[in-house]
Amino acid sequence: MSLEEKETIELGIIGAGGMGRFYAQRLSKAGWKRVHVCDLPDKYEKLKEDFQDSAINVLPDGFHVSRRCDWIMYAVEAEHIASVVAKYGPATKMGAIVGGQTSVKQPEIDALTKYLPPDVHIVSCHSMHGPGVDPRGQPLVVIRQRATDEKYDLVLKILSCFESNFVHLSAEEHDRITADTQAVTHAAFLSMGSAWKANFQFPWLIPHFVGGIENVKVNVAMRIYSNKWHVYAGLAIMNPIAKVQIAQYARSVADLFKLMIQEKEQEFKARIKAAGEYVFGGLQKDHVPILLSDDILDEFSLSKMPKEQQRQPNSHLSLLAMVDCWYTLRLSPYEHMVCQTPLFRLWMGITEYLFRNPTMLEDSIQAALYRKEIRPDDMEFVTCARGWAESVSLGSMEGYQKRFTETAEYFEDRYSESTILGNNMIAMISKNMGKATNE
Ligand SMILES: NC(=O)C1=CN([C@@H]2O[C@H](COP(=O)(O)OP(=O)(O)OC[C@H]3O[C@@H](n4cnc5c(N)ncnc54)[C@H](OP(=O)(O)O)[C@@H]3O)[C@@H](O)[C@H]2O)C=CC1
Ligand SMILES: O=C(O)C(=O)Cc1ccc(O)cc1
Repeated sequence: MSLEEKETIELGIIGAGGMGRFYAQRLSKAGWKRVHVCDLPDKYEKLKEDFQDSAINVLPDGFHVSRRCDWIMYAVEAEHIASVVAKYGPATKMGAIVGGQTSVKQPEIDALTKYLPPDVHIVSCHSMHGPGVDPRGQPLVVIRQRATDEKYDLVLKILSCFESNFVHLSAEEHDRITADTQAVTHAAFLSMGSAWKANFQFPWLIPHFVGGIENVKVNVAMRIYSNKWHVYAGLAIMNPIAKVQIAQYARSVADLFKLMIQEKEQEFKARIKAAGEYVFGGLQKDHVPILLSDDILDEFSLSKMPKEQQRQPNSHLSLLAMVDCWYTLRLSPYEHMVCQTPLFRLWMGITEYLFRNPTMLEDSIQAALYRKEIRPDDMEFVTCARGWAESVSLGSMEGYQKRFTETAEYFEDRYSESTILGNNMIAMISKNMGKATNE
């Protein structure tokens, strides 16, 4: 990267929320001298105040960014991408490169190709993590829709300061993979949260939700509910493939539950064994587990209960159903690790841990079939998984927001604490990333 390029090329970000600010700050810190941001015009004054001590230049709106910048990234809600690009896109500087950061790519690429002038290059991207995560070593998807080699190289140079791993995909490939890595994973955790709420529970007070991999369930669910609903709604509702997978997840949850309440042990075991064999059977002998150990998760607990009194077997219906869903759809989650988010990695980590630990898996099967005192929890989980699947399938952003916000409010007192634990957990699992094979 020549010094001259960093001094002269104008970089612009439309949408100064979590991701827009994260990008602007990183780019500016990496030495790009002309970084511009904007948000909605009525936030202009506030935004100027927020950036008064930085080298980042705040502009009044997307027209100002579009008219002057050589590289532009739209970092707005997926739901609004089409209308925002329709508005500012036609004003894009001749020969500029434009992309978006939304979590679902087909609608974004459709908007960019529809509304940008033909001389404008299109290269989109997607950092597979939230703004609070260290981007080094995390996947960064790059989509070359239409660009000369020279412009494409420039985008890679601009994005190189994140020190992420570039993953080159088409929009379609991206959406297919993220339906599995993100949308279904979120559906499982959203269902856990709403099931706890439906049962008036705080899971850190309940013995079978405490310790080891249970801490991952609780912290990740809290992390999702403390975040912005539109991020999850957008990537689930606007990605048509996500609907199929989320619906199958809910079906797997319900099917397993029906076998559980009839205590059909043989059938239940056979189904879990077949699914487990399909997903984990092909792992090499020297496969390094994603989590390394379940004990290291003990320190990430929101619970104050003493450890000895804590653990009680759980059915792990959410995990059994995930593997059943992958099997039914013949998906291979390990192949999708190239696009992993920290949450997907944690989710895969606990699923792998359960299925590769025969004693724990057997305990979970026995608990699922015969521990009647946890049936109310599993029953609510079934109902909530179905509810979330219906919400996504109906496609109403408003309906999704309502469901999400009701549960988010129930847990809100714990977010400051769970965010710290979640960050530490993600830092731990990211540190272990290089050690695991099969990726
Ligand atoms: N958060 C995450 O973990 C990740 C998010 N993403 C994706 O990145 C995108 C941004 O997410 P995130 O930053 O978290 O969301 P935010 O809600 O924090 O930021 C989006 C910003 O864009 C603004 N905006 C909306 N319309 C316009 C407009 N016409 N002109 C200028 N600004 C506008 C919004 O304003 P207002 O709030 O008033 O609507 C808001 O400030 C989303 O598509 C998301 O899916 C990708 C990776 C990770
Ligand atoms: O890790 C996850 O799945 C998250 O919840 C954070 C996140 C949200 C949206 C994205 O597009 C990428 C990452």
